[in-house]
Amino acid sequence: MAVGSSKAKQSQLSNKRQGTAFASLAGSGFFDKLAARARAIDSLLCVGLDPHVGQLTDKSASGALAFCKRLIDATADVALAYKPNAAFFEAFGAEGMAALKDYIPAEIPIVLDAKRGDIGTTAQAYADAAFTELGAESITINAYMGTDTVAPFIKDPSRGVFVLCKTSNPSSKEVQSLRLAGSNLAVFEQVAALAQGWNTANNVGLVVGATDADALRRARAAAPGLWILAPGIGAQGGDLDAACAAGLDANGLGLLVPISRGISAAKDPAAAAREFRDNINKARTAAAAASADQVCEQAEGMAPYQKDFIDFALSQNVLRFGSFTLKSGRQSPYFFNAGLFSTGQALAKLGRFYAQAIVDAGDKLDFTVVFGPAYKGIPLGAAVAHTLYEGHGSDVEYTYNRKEKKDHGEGGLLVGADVKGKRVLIVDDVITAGTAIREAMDMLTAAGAVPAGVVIALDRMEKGGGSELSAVQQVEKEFGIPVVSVVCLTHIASYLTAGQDPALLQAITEYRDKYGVQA
Ligand SMILES: O=c1ccn([C@@H]2O[C@H](COP(=O)(O)O)[C@@H](O)[C@H]2O)c(=O)[nH]1
Repeated sequence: MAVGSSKAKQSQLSNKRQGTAFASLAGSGFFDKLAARARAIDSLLCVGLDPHVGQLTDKSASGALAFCKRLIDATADVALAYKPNAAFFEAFGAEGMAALKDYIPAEIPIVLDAKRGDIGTTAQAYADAAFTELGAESITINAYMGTDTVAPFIKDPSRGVFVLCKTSNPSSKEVQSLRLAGSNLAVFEQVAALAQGWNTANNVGLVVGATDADALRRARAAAPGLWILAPGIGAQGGDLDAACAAGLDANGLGLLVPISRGISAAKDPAAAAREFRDNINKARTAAAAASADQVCEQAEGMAPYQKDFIDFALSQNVLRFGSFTLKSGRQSPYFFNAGLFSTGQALAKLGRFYAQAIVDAGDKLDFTVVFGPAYKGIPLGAAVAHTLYEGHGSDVEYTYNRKEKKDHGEGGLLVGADVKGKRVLIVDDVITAGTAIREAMDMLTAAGAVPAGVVIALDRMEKGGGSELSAVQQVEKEFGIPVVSVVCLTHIASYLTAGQDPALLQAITEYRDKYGVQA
């Protein structure tokens, strides 16, 4: 049974919303609309539209529609989005949703909670039904059948897709939290990482229950750039403060908090929605303050050798402050050129800084061979191996590569220790696009080595290559190995704070705000 009007009228109505909301999205997609409204009304509250039969006085399709309309009237000023759950509408006949959708003001994004998923051809029919027939702007899907079943939903960059990752129900851990073989990662983290990869058109988000803050934190780490729909606050008892601290993105956004019964069953739904909106905002403020404190602690806790390294890099002109145009076109307030270390003393010191960073990393770096990729890595690798022996009594092997293959004498690209079957640490200066590290990985794996990690001088901690991840994070994710740096941008900012240069610190802060990644 249809809620509201005839099919012909409904399709006119759904076009009406498309003609308003979607036209205003020209050149941008669902998540742009979501972020813009979140900023405009300062709210991350998503009001769930779940007409439970038990809550309806008129237990019919029109009763369900009237119930939702009352909720919309009461909450439209504080609702970042509405989330009708398909189940409650399908219970009265599939067409009910279109009438509801038309009632929601066009500027308010809608998440159709349908959790669809099937083999590709059927998934395409589901996508057509939701996006074309119903005109939904975004949908929740079940991606546990794999990439080919997700593809039909993410074809249209203007529609948002929330991928079920770690659901809020108690039994979700039975499958979703299982560890992958030979890895510390859980199944849901693999889904989060896949979803981050599917997000090439900024149209993919995740569903992670607010009932499991640890899972939220881990999903956020695996997918730093995705919006997360986090159900479970209110009737399911999720902890709002913990969920915000764990799930917000680096900009204090990225978390959409849906609440259904907590609002609809309240005596005064308008007041309840306002209170939830305010409590979410308080939790956002607290989370931002806590993360600022954490950064300060990290910075204040900078080891003496890290401060010495920055002093030393400045003294050698390797680290400079000013205005520099990077290869990426970014205007950076600082520049680091390790090629300017050029004396025996500098090399000896560098060896000590790198070796200290390696020792500090402890069990994280487990290797028996140091590899210095040509060219800048060659002296660095040799200096590190030398210092590990002289300064720390650890006699590791070392090797490096030549860029051209020799056709006489010792063949092959690698020179030095045989790396076959051994755990190898790559030593380099900085990772910009990650190309040198990828080449090194190819060479090492072709030679039968096991890459064990990378150590570099500076981690710039900025987004790269069209990704929300830094080059360092991309290498860590792509190869599943740790990258350790002597210092990172946080240390440089901390060094500047201590040095009291407010203008420079401000420039670095602005640069980080614009291009920085989450630590
Ligand atoms: O993991 C999930 C995924 C979806 N949901 C849906 O969200 C709402 C929650 O309702 P409340 O009344 O706020 O508890 C409901 O539509 C669920 O189907 C979820 O709870 N958990």
